[in-house]
Amino acid sequence: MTLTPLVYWAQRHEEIYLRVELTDAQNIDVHVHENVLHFRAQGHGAKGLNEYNFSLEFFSPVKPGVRHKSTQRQVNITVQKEQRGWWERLTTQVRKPVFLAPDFDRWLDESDAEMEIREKEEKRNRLKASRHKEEGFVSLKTGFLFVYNLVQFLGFSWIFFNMTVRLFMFGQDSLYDTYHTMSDVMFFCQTLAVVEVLSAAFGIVQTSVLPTVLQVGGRFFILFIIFGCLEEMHHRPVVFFVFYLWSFIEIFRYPFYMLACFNTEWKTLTWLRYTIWMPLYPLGALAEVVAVIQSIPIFDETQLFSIPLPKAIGTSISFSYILRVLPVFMFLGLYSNWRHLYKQRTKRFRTKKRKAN
Ligand SMILES: CCCCCCCCCCCCC[C@@H](O)CC(=O)SCCNC(=O)CCNC(=O)[C@H](O)C(C)(C)COP(=O)(O)OP(=O)(O)OC[C@H]1O[C@@H](n2cnc3c(N)ncnc32)[C@H](O)[C@@H]1OP(=O)(O)O
Repeated sequence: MTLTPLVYWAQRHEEIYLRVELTDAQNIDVHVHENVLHFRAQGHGAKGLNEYNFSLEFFSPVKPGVRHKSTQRQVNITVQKEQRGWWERLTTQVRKPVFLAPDFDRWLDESDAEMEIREKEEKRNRLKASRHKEEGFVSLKTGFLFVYNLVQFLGFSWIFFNMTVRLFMFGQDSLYDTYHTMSDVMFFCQTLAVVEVLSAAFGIVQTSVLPTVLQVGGRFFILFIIFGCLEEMHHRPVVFFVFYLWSFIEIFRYPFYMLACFNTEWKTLTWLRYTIWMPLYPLGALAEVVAVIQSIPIFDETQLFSIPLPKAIGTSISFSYILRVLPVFMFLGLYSNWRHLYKQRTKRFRTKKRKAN
């Protein structure tokens, strides 16, 4: 005797869905031949564990390929219509076979199905538009960061190579006119470095804000207040050491970022970016502290930025008091940024090692 499983059906404009009520179905054979679907499988149906089968002659032509997927409870079959359209019934027979019923879980009438298509299309369009927007933002951000890093690289390279050449050409004499020959470009590059603070603050680059603020703020103070405001500092060799140490790291750091913009790296450059700060950072901080200490008598003498006190007291608070305690904060800043850079280095090389394994 032929056993027929319960079959539920629903349609869309482009496909037919059949749900065959068979648990633990095995040896499933489903195919379409001359527009008739043939199904055969073993499983638990209304008559217990048995072999079940059925055939359905479709109302309109369908494509021969059939997809099916069985779960523990049922077998789901999807058949593609040959032509897009809405069928008035599933089979050629006017009288519906007894084992066939509408699948109300998936059932839609024609207008609902059209609405579903429209919604899907709208969703797809929205997704496409947001992806375009995102891509636009990413490429704008990448372009902006690339140009920023390139400009900084060119600026700091100009400073570094000029200072090196001048050192070879003029020897010790070159130490005394660094400010006059390099300060314009240094002011430009350091002012531009505000971009780094803003990028960190607005999440354009994934880095913490505090180390960047300490780094940029510290250099601003030295460049604009100590060197920029005191002519007496301009001819001091300390300017040479500060500028040389600042630019040394940047000729590796910025090209490293330029490559990072395109998710590329050059191993040697990565190693240099995350290693040479180790001697340069304390040396740079030391040179900055020397500059601060050297400026103290000048501020005392000129009373620049001093805060006048009421006439009755008759004196003023010299700016040099701030400078006397500043080295303590500079060493604290150095310690904090050292830890940050050390963490960045460990993270970078640890991930690299993991990737290599
Ligand atoms: C008025 C205030 C007074 C304050 C007084 C306190 C003063 C404190 C002073 C402290 C002493 C300072 C001494 C110092 O000035 C002396 C010197 O500089 S000597 C020279 C040696 N110096 C250095 O080596 C420091 C160089 N600077 C830096 O490394 C950074 O400025 C720093 C913020 C310290 C660290 O950088 P960051 O946190 O960004 O680390 P990463 O490089 O690892 O970057 C993290 C990820 O972000 C991506 N990124 C970052 N920037 C960019 C960019 N411009 N373009 C593209 N991508 C960028 C980077 O690729 C990393 O991404 P991923 O991890 O995915 O690879």
